[in-house]
Amino acid sequence: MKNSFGTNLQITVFGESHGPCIGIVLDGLPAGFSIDEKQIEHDMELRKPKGKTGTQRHEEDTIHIVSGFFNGYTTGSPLTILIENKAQRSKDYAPLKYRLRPSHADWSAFEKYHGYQDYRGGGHFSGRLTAPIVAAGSICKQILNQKGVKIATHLEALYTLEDDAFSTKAEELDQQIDLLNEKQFPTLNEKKGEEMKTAIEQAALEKDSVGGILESAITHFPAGIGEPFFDSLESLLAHALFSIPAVKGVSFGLGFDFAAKKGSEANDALYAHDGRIETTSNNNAGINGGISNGMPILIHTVIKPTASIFKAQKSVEYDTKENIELTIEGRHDPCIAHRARIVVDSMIAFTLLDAWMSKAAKEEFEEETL
Ligand SMILES: Cc1cc2nc3c(=O)[nH]c(=O)nc-3n(C[C@H](O)[C@H](O)[C@H](O)COP(=O)(O)O)c2cc1C
Ligand SMILES: C=C(O[C@@H]1CC(C(=O)O)=C[C@@H](OP(=O)(O)O)[C@H]1O)C(=O)O
Repeated sequence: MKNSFGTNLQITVFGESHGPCIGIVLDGLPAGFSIDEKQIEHDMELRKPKGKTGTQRHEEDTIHIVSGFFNGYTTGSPLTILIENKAQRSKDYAPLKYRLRPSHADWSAFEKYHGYQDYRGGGHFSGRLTAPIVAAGSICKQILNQKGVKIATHLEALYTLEDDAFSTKAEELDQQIDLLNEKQFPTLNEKKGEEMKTAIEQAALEKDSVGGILESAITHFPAGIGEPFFDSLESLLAHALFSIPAVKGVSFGLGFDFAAKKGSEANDALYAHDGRIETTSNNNAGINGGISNGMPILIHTVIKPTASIFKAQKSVEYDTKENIELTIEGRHDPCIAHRARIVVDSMIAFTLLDAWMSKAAKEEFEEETL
């Protein structure tokens, strides 16, 4: 298994959903950054399931930072975070050892690990592993915030419902970001948020699930960060976001809608004011040639409907290769998208900080701060 990601900064995630604990090692952080543990708790809370819109497995998700952090500051050595699993109910998975849940990782895990994988609760494939990612991402986000960078994600679409759009005005966008970061259910339009919650609850009542699209905005990220080809900012961000379980699409700015545009409609016209260059539109979403240009970075992330639904489904028993009708029991999210928004923020924060810590930019980065 390859569980590490990053170049100048690195994260390694470990654990299984029904094992004793899960965790993350965040290596390569510079020393001397102040980290607010209360802010990490705040971000952890945004990932927690609430009411009927999430799984009924309720974990405390208390974080234990066991290395790399002393007297409120990063020490520069690997920062390790542990989170205990306390609310496992492994009996739900006993009948599922060989009975493959359609669209979960059960089948592909068998093909790769030949039955040695921990299948309880999805094991290492579980969305549960995103809890330590949020803790580490919160640290990265705090460091970026100290540099003036802002990050937030809203639920742009859920099933057939749509939220309002991000503002194209810089000040308004910053206000929307601040607002979203305080909201448990991440819509810009309160009424649309209520309709989306109802749609999730309705899907749950129907023993079904729904998916959605998350849109992230990053403002005040400096121009000139990234690489032209394989480590382009888009490549790194897409790599990071596709690592989140249930993510099935990532696009930047106008994304797939570029296809139906002419160059004259798609190009972002440049203008200069007060010695700064900006663009009148932002279809390229702040990245050209793999390198940031200083405009807001805008990313769409598609989250599929939760695989584990309670309706009867056609499947196969892996060991006997018998066709079966599968009905599962247990606790599952009727929608993942709203819970995943803070996971998306976290992976973005890690990736942008990693890119910013590249050799060329690192000296400048540290000089400014320390
Ligand atoms: C926060 C979060 C919660 C999730 N909850 C569930 C769940 O309750 N049930 C489920 O089947 N999948 C859930 N998933 C998704 C699965 O872990 C994922 O679909 C599975 O590992 C297969 O990976 P893939 O969908 O990327 O192919 C969740 C994912 C995230 C990020
Ligand atoms: C525990 C979490 O979500 C879990 C993610 C998940 C999956 O298959 O991804 C399946 C469920 O696990 P279990 O069957 O053990 O309840 C969810 O509850 C969490 O997000 O913290």
